Formats: sequence, C-alpha cells, structure tokens
Amino acid sequence: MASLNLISEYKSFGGKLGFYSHHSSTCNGEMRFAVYQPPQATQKPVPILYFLSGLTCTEENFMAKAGGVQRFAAEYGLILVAPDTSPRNTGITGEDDDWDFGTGAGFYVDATEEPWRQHYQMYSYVVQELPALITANFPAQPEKQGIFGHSMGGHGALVCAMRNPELYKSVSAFAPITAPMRCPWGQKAFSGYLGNNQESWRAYDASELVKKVGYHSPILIDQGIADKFLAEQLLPEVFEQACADINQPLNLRYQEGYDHSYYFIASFIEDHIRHHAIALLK
Ligand SMILES: N[C@@H](CCC(=O)N[C@@H](CS)C(=O)NCC(=O)O)C(=O)O
Repeated sequence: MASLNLISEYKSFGGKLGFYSHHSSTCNGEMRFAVYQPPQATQKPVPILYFLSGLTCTEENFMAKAGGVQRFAAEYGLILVAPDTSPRNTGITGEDDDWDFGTGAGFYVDATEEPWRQHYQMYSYVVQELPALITANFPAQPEKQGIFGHSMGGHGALVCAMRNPELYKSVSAFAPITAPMRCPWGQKAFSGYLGNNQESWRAYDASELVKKVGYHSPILIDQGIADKFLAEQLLPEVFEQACADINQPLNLRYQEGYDHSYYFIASFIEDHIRHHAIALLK
C-alpha cells in the first residue's frame, strides 16, 4: 500500500488533527484527506466516522468550520476522517471550469464516461481505498464505521451507507441532495460522469436506493428551512416519501431560519456525533 505523506499536524482537544496526501490507485493520482485522532486512540483502537463534504469543499472545510467538531470526537472517542471532494490537477480539459462539476464536485460516484473515468472514482475511493488506508495507518476499529456528510456529501453518505450496510453501522446528513436524478446539480453530474442512460443513475440516488434496499438503522437528517438550495436541489420531501413507502425509520428535522452554510452544520453537529456514537460504541 502506498505510504501517507503528512502535510501538517495540530494538537486539538487533547487529540491530533493531521492533513495527509497519498497516491491513490483508485483515482489514479494524488488525493488528500484529514484525520482527527481523539486522545483515546493513543490507548486503544477506536471507531471511525467519515464526513463527506459538499460542492467546492476540500478536506479542510469540515475540520475548520463545523463548530469545533474535534471536541465531540474527543468526548466520545471517535476518529474523524474527511476526504477531499474530488481528484484535482488531473489534467482533464475543463476540470476547473465549473464549481458544480469536475474539481470539488466528484459527487461520490465511479465515473464511467470519458474523460472522467480515469480519475473520478470517488465512490470506490471512499468505500474501499480510504478505509483500507485508515485501518492500516491509524488505531482504528474497521468493523465500526459510520458515515455522514453535507449537501453533495450528504448524498454521498446516504448512498455509501445504503449500498454497504455491512460496512457502515450509522448514517446521517446535513441538507443532503436526496434525489439527484430529479435536480439540476445531480442531472448535470450524472450525465457527465455516468452518461445519459438513467438506469445507471439509480444506484447513486438515495430516494431510489432506499426503496430498493432500505437501511438497517434510523437515518438522521437536518435541513435548514432558509436554505436557498432546498426547493430546487435538495428535495428532502422526495426522500421522506420514499422512506415512508417502505417504513424506513427517518428522523428528518426541519430547522427554522437555518441556511446551507457551515454555521448551520456547527449548530447541530453535536447531535450528529451523538447519533453515530450511540451506534458505534455499542
Ligand atoms: N458556490 C455556490 C455555493 C457552494 C456551496 O454552498 N457549497 C457548500 C456545499 S454545497 C459549502 O459547504 N461551501 C464551502 C463552505 O461554506 O465552506 C454558490 O455560489 O451558490
């Protein structure tokens, strides 16, 4: 397995926050991620909680802007892992042209279309390569993983968890894109990465997936009512209906006055960490 390159490291709430780069065989180039190791990890292996960020983000946004999330990871004894949102500097023509496609917008899918498929394999990266790296390099309990995310990353978390219920004991999301096949962001990304055959899109659409496979545990979602992307892009009501159709337990909380920003995430991060800790520390 390729070695990790430590870019920077900070002590935080008694634990350690590190930023890393490595050669990814899945994405065929350099990838970056951040890892917070709680103080407990110096004594014993601990559970792992993955956070997938939204459009335009890097591996840093969550660690810097989620309201001191390290405090709660330290309290419960969880490793936090935040990958970047796409490959970068791949040399693909046009990769930096749009903020909602290409760089910073990998959508957590395995691209099948040229020219993206050589590098944009974010689904396999998040589900397979990254967890293998974390287990090999950090005091982690690989059988205890949870996953959550924001917006595009909320979509990614729901999809990764529902497609791999044995790998993820818990899932939650902030303002997720819940029905990407029906919204402009999702349609643009899926046609670019997956092509025009919409049958191949279903495996990456939370509202389609949940009807097919469900999930073994209650799903927690927080959604701000003042989020400017709510009505056109996020469509939580579609996911809510799909969950209701199959009796999937869903705790969808509409939060009055909150927008799409990290100030919203920071306001409810403690509840999400607790949601995962309950499942992971059993
Ligand atoms: N660039 C977009 C907004 C992109 C956006 O809101 N990104 C969210 C995720 S979907 C985010 O977390 N941005 C980074 C940040 O706030 O730190 C716009 O102009 O409307």
